[in-house]
Amino acid sequence: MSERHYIGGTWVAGQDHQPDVNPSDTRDSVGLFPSGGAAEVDAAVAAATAAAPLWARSNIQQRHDMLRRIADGIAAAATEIGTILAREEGKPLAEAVAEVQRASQIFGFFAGECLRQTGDRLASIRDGVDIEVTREPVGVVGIITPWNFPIAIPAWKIAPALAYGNAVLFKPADLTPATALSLARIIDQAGVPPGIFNMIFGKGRVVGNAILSHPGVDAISFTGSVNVGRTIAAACVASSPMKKFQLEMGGKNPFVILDDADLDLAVSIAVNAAYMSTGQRCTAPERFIVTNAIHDRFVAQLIERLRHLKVGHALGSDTFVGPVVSQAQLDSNLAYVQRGCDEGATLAFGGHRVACDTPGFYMAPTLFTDATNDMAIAREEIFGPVACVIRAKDYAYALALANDTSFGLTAGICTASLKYAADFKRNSRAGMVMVNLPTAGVDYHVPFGGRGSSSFGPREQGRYAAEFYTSVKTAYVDSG
Ligand SMILES: NC(=O)C1=CN([C@@H]2O[C@H](COP(=O)(O)OP(=O)(O)OC[C@H]3O[C@@H](n4cnc5c(N)ncnc54)[C@H](OP(=O)(O)O)[C@@H]3O)[C@@H](O)[C@H]2O)C=CC1
Ligand SMILES: O=C(O)CCC(=O)C(=O)O
Repeated sequence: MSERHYIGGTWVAGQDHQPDVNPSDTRDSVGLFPSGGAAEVDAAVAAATAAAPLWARSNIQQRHDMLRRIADGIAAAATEIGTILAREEGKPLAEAVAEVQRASQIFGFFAGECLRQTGDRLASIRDGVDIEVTREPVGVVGIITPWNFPIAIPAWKIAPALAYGNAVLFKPADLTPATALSLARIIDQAGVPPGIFNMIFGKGRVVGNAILSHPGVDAISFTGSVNVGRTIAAACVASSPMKKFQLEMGGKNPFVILDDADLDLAVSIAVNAAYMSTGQRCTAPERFIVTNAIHDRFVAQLIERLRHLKVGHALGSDTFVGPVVSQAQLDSNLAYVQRGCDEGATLAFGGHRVACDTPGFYMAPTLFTDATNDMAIAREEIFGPVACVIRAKDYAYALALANDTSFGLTAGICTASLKYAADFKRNSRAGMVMVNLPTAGVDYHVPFGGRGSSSFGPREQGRYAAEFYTSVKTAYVDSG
C-alpha cells in the first residue's frame, strides 16, 4: 500500500511513489512513499496559515494536554516505531527504541513549556508609559530534517514549534519517511487541529525548495549538511518577506585523550561515541587527539575493541555497528578511506565493506593513525564509522588542534586533571564540551548547538528553543 501526505488534517494521496529501502537488507522495502511538490506545499501553507491564529491563542492547558498525549502515544509505541526506524535507517534496534523514547521525553518536556509562560512588565524612561515585553509565535514554520535521527530531531523541532503556538510544515528526510509517518499518525490521533501540523514527503530539492520559496512560510528550522544549510540561509535572506532561520549542520568533533586519562574509560568513550549509530551522528568524534605517552596504548586497546564489534543487521540482537544508511553514503565513506590512504595516514583498522547474511551497506569500523590535522579525513565531516588518531606532544598543542576546525559542535576530553579539564571547558571553541564523557549523546532539556559551520541561529532544545520559535514584542502603553 502506498502512503500519503498529511495536509490540513487529512491524509492526501500523492504521486511518483518510491520504495523505502532497508539498508540492512536491500530486498526489504519498508513502504512506498509519494514524492510531493509545490502543489502540496501550497495546500499545506494555506491550511497552516488559516489555522495558525487560533492555535496561537489556544488555551495553554489544552495545548499542554495535546503535547502530553503525543508524548504518551510515542512512548506506548516505542518498540513498534523503533523497529521501523531500525529497518529504514539501519540503527541497531536497542538504539532505535531509545531514540523513540527520547522523542517521547522531548514532547513531554515541551508539554511543560506550554505552561511555563514568561514575560516582563517594565518601567519606561518616560513618565506615564508602561512597557510590556512578550513572546508571540513566529507563525508558519518549515521543518526540514535529516535521516540520522529520524524521530528525535523532528521531535525537538516540532514539539517546541507547537508548544509556542506555531503551525508546522514538516519535510522529513527522503531516506526515512516511515518513522516520520509513525510520528505524524500519533500527532493526528492526539487531536492537533487541522492545518496546525502538516507533513509532505519527497525530495529536498523539490519539496524543500518549494517550502523555502513560499512567502507564506515565516521561518525554517533545518538540520543536515553544511552545503544545504548555506542554500537555506541564502534562500531565507533572499525571500520577501525574509524568513527567520536556524541551521544545525555538521561537526568534526575532537576527542582529546591526555597521558593521565583512565585508558579503559578513554577507549570505551571512543568506541561508544565514534562507532555507535555507525558513526552517523553530527556529535560523533571523528578526530582522536592523543598525547604521546598514552598514544600507543590507546591505539592498541581501541583496535582490540574494534576487532570485536559486531557489524550486522540492525535487528540482529548482537549488532553494534549497523549498516551505513545508503549506497551513496557508503561510497562517500569508502572514498574518504582512499583519500586518507592517499594523504599518507595509516589505515590501522577496517576501511572496507563487510559481507553479512543479508545484502546491505555494511562497512567495518575504521581507524586511521598517523593522521595530521590538515588532511581531508581530519577536516571534512565523513559521517560514517571512520575516525582518525592525531598525535599531540602536550595538552596545549592538543587544545590548539581541537580548535583548528571550521566546525565547532562538540569537543571532549579524557583526563584525570582538574586543571586541564577546567582549561578545556573554558577554551574549547565548541558549543558543547564533554569531560570524561562521549561527545555524542546529549540531554534534551539543555541547549544544543555549536559554533562556526556547525550551527547558525538560536540554539535548539530546552527552554532556549523559545528563542527561535517565538518573536519578541515590546509594547509601549500610555498609562495616563
Ligand atoms: N548535523 C547533522 O545532524 C547532520 C549532518 N548531516 C550531514 O549531511 C550529509 C548528507 O546527509 P543528508 O541527509 O543527505 O543531508 P542533507 O543536508 O542533504 O539533507 C538534510 C535535509 O535537507 C533536505 N534537503 C536537501 N536538499 C535541499 C534543498 N536544496 N532545499 C531544501 N531542503 C533540502 C533533505 O531532503 P532529502 O532527504 O530529500 O535529500 C533532508 O530532508 C552527511 O554526510 C552529513 O555530513 C546529515 C544528517 C545530520
Ligand atoms: O548525539 C546526540 O545526542 C545528537 C546527535 C545529533 O543530533 C545528530 O547527529 O544529528
